[in-house]
Amino acid sequence: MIRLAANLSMLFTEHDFLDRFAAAADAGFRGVEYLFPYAYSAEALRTALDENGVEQVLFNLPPGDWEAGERGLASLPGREDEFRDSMVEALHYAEVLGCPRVHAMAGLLPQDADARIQAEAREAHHATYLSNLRFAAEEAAKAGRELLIEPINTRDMPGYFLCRQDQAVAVLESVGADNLRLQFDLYHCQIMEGDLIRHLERLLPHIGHVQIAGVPERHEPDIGEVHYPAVLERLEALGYRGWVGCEYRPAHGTREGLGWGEPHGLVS
Ligand SMILES: O=C(O)C(=O)[C@H](O)CO
Ligand SMILES: [Mg+2]
Repeated sequence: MIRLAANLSMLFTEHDFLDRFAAAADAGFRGVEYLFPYAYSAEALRTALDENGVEQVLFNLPPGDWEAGERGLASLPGREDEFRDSMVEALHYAEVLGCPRVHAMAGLLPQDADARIQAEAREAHHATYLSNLRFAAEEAAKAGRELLIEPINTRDMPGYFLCRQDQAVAVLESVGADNLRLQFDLYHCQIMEGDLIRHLERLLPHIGHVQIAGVPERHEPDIGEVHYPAVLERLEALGYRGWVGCEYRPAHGTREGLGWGEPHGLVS
């Protein structure tokens, strides 16, 4: 059985954030994820989870200055202390929320026309990324949590440091921590590389979480070029027992667009 989690940063935005937990539960979701919990106390979010009988399945570490365009700290040279502090804060929330996994966003490469400068920057980002992930994975392991990394497509996030699946696997293997896993977002993989079912088959041992959305508009999974029934059927046949995060922007109303999820227990 595919377990679907509602991404409350994108779904049910017709409601105030804390009311989205009830809306998700009422629509048949048993798990929720969202980008960042930090605007709320961990206790307030725990209450929202408990009152609505849903599990917290994922959230992100603090990403730096999101409003200023930052998209994560993990690979940024010179920001190591801030990254370490962000991991401590994320693990506090994970403890209170009972969340088994957190995602460390990699951050953006400097956009410089000079190829040599770009190459030097990528090298420095890579070294920082490995060092930060080694630290963060160790801290997560002490807390009994998983740490995830996610390749993100460079159309939505130009300059994002981690953007391909083979790059992510090389990082996972370099760090070598059992609890450092792949956040496999099929939307990003389709845009950057395609070949989704073969990627699923090859990457399965590394996958700690899956996310889905229609391509190219990032609407419901049944809108666009990906035939998700076949992909989800293969995912289940491969024995994946984790969560599948519904990380998409509804084309119209959230509830009206849930028909695609009815075979998996959702109610439109
Ligand atoms: O962008 C995505 O797909 C994600 O899952 C990140 O966590 C947030 O940008
Ligand atoms: Mg994602």
